[in-house]
Amino acid sequence: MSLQKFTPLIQTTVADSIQVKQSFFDTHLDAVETCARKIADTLTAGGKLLLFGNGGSAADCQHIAAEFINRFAMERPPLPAIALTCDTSVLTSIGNDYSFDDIFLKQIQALGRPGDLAIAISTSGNSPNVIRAAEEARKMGLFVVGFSGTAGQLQELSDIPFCVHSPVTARIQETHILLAHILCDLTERILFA
Ligand SMILES: O=C(CO)[C@@H](O)[C@H](O)[C@H](O)[C@H](O)COP(=O)(O)O
Ligand SMILES: [Zn+2]
Repeated sequence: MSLQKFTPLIQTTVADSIQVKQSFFDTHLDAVETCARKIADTLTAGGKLLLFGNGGSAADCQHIAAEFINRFAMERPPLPAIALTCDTSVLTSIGNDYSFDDIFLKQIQALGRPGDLAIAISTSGNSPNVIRAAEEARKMGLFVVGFSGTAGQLQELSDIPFCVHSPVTARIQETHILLAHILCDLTERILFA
């Protein structure tokens, strides 16, 4: 095997990513299945999923919403999920006229209904726009699932907190998207298998 300059770094990064994921799922097995059942119950009762987060987590919101609306691995009816990260007119008007901290809050107020399920994603657990929207979602009677890192306020605001223990943002995000894929898979199996 050839050894180039960055070979050790690549190997260490891959090993670290695997270790963070393994340790997260070892300690959250029950919570993952409980969350999938809650998502399935929400959708069966006519509720919808609302997702929000910044940067890479914004991309995750769109990715996850697409899995629910289109399909993950099974031929089945579309499921309602909205990423609050997509509409540039909404995001820029709220950011411009009010505050960037309100870009998700106002969308939760406009689109959220009691019985819906919010998925709030923040690796720091402290991004003000995510925290404000999660607080509002709880007040309005939505069920809040928080994808976070080790620290931050998001975990206290979440009905189900998923805290990934790593000091590296990228490793946390990699675990979040694996978690999301597993939740999509389980939801399809619960509802349609
Ligand atoms: O994807 C990455 C880093 O991997 C970045 O875009 C990252 O998501 C951004 O810096 C976010 O603004 C971080 O926000 P948060 O996860 O702490 O709420
Ligand atoms: Zn990233």
